Amino acid sequence: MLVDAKHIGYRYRKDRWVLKDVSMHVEEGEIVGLVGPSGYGKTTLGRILAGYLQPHEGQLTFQGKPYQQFQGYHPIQIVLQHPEKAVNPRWKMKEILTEGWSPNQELLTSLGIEEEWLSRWPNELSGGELQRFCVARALGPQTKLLIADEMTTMLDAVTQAQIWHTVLDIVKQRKMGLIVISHDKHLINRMSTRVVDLQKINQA
Ligand SMILES: Nc1ncnc2c1ncn2[C@@H]1O[C@H](COP(=O)(O)OP(=O)(O)OP(=O)(O)O)[C@@H](O)[C@H]1O
Repeated sequence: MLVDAKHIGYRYRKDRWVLKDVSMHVEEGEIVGLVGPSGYGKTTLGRILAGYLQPHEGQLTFQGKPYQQFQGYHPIQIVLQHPEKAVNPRWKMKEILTEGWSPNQELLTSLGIEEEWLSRWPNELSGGELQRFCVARALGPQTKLLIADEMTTMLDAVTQAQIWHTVLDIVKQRKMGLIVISHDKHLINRMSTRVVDLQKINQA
């Protein structure tokens, strides 16, 4: 078992639970679609599973061990909808790309990242170009679980297809886990080996 979350509860405000008694797991090689209406806590759960938010209730294990402060490269990576919020605007793209590991040329080519973009600042790239960097950055060899939270929602169809093609190839090759958070039913049905509907399992 890659990740096992049991009886998770989370609230941003004292008087209102956003997640209550939510349990879900991801096995190696599984592609789990995480769906539910807006506001049901998909992004919040994604951030908890990634280890970026601490739940108020429940337990989380990664490969059978309780979540602890992960040292060094984080084995669970999350890619969000808005890449411009996920990069340091004061760093050039080469620095951003190599923050956690050094992606090889094969990966850059597969994601359509052009050499010339590496010397630019983030605000000199389009959303689609920037998102390719965020995806490359998240696919280090030590990544065991990737959480794609509306990862390609803002992008054109060609860019979406190119990014998903690369991601799915790597996920399958390495038998990684993948969580796809999306409102796009077509995408979810096409990719997922299993679907978790937060509307059904969230008791908040
Ligand atoms: N930082 C925050 N502070 C306070 N409330 C928040 C915060 N982030 C999210 N919420 C609230 O928590 C609830 C769940 O939000 P979340 O973004 O996890 O849902 P979601 O299912 O991902 O929604 P969407 O499909 O619209 O992205 C919402 O009611 C939202 O307003």
